[in-house]
Amino acid sequence: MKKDVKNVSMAVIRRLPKYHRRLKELMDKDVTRISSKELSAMIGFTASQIRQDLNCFGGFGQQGYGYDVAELYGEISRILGLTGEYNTIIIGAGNLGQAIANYSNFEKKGFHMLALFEKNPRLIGLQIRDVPVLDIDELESFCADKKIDIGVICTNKESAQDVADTLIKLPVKAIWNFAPADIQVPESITLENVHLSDSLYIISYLLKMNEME
Ligand SMILES: NC(=O)c1ccc[n+]([C@@H]2O[C@H](COP(=O)([O-])OP(=O)(O)OC[C@H]3O[C@@H](n4cnc5c(N)ncnc54)[C@H](O)[C@@H]3O)[C@@H](O)[C@H]2O)c1
Repeated sequence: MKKDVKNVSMAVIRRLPKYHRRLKELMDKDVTRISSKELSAMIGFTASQIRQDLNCFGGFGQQGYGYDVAELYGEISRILGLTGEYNTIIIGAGNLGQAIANYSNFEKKGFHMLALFEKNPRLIGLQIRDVPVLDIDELESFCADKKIDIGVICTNKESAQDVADTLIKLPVKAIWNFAPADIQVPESITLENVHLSDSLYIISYLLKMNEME
């Protein structure tokens, strides 16, 4: 990393996963270099936006050459922390909790799904891929000798704050919250809310706008 990334705006950081995804596609097609103009056509950001974004980290391109795809992919992986390993637990082994545990790509990226925790006795004891569903009462003892980086909340909305408070006490470093609840966490805890319905409602809005045209 060539510059201090601490002061980079979250707007830029939130665009990085898209660069990362597209660069992986290029590597899979054995493309070795790309100009900001070509990246722009692929990604939909302007070439100047792309140059500005990547300059926040010291700039990786060379005039007249463009970007080395593998190098840029590696740098963005590093900036995003995707070269690390993260112990992850999921609370709530319903539809969504099971789907996340089943998604083996997270594992490949270093997010190790250690266990799901559930209160429903009918789900406790299941194995999702190779991730066990344990009794929520075992949470503390299970985590006692482990460092847990990320706690994923996949419970119903009503339980979300209590679950977050329990995760904070464990402690976890970050919470990935899927429940449609505005949970409160101390500043020391990284919180990322994913509200799938927000994204769906944008589709609904765009469909409505298209119909009006
Ligand atoms: N499934 C989706 O596609 C989807 C989409 C958008 C949002 N969400 C949100 O994600 C969350 C999970 O959705 P779902 O479809 O998996 O629900 P679900 O009802 O299938 O699963 C929730 C699970 O959490 C468990 N649970 C509740 N409180 C608990 C606690 N204190 N400790 C341990 N386990 C507990 C329940 O027993 C249940 O098995 C919900 O808040 C939902 O609104 C889900």
